[in-house]
Amino acid sequence: MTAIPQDAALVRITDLHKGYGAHIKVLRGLNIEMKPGERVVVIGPSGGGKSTLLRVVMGLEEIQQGSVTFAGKPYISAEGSKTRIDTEQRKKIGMVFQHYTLFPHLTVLQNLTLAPRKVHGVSRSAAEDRGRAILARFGLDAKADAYPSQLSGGQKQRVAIARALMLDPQLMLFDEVTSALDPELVAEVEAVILQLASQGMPMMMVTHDMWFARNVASRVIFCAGGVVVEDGPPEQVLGNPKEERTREFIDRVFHIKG
Ligand SMILES: Nc1ncnc2c1ncn2[C@@H]1O[C@H](COP(=O)(O)OP(=O)(O)OP(=O)(O)O)[C@@H](O)[C@H]1O
Repeated sequence: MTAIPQDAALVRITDLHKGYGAHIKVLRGLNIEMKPGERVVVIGPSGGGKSTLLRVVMGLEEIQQGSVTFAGKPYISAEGSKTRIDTEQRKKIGMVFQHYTLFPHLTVLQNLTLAPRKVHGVSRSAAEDRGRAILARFGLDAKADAYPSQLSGGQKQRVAIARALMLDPQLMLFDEVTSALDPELVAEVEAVILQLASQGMPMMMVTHDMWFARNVASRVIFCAGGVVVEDGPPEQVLGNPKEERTREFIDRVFHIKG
């Protein structure tokens, strides 16, 4: 991993405007600066653009205005009607989605080693060694030769996280990765993310699980109306844990128009 000076921004989002088509405006001049080592949880009303924000940072979306730098270098910018994305920068970012995106016809180990081998030219044995090491860290060593259909939802999501780590990302993006899971499977996925957090992995995530947000975040950003409305440590933005499910909190999170 290339060292980034502690005072430099890992991600700097400036005046980001993003919509879909001519009429749907989602992000309307959003600014965020994320430092290395920060763990940012983005919360806000449904439809407010949280997933869109993560997808922009992953370089998956066109933007209409603004720019994103990564590790101090230009990464994404709107130039006229075009969006310029530095695909080398994008390779340093890993993303896990709500619905696991594993290839069903490949084993767990093959899912992990595909991109390192085909995109980065890593040898099969080096990729497999790394894959097995990451699987072991996540308690999945026995599943290396299983197919996705033979795994539980929680195991699939842990494999998806393991796969994203294969490329040694400098930032991980998690978009509601536990939302599609049965409640009893949520903890094992959250435990893996907490493990990464404890090892200093910078992350930006969207979650509706306020207990998890409080435990994983170093910073919580509340977005509504396409801009940042509140930004601070979890206890400041989420309030006192005993009071978080008060009417006021629920109104803020779910009833502000996005
Ligand atoms: N591909 C798309 N085409 C058109 N509209 C879209 C597209 N993706 C998202 N939208 C719209 O953009 C808005 C923001 O969606 P987004 O998924 O980013 O919100 P969110 O804050 O993550 O919501 P939730 O908390 O419900 O997941 C919504 O109105 C959504 O319908």
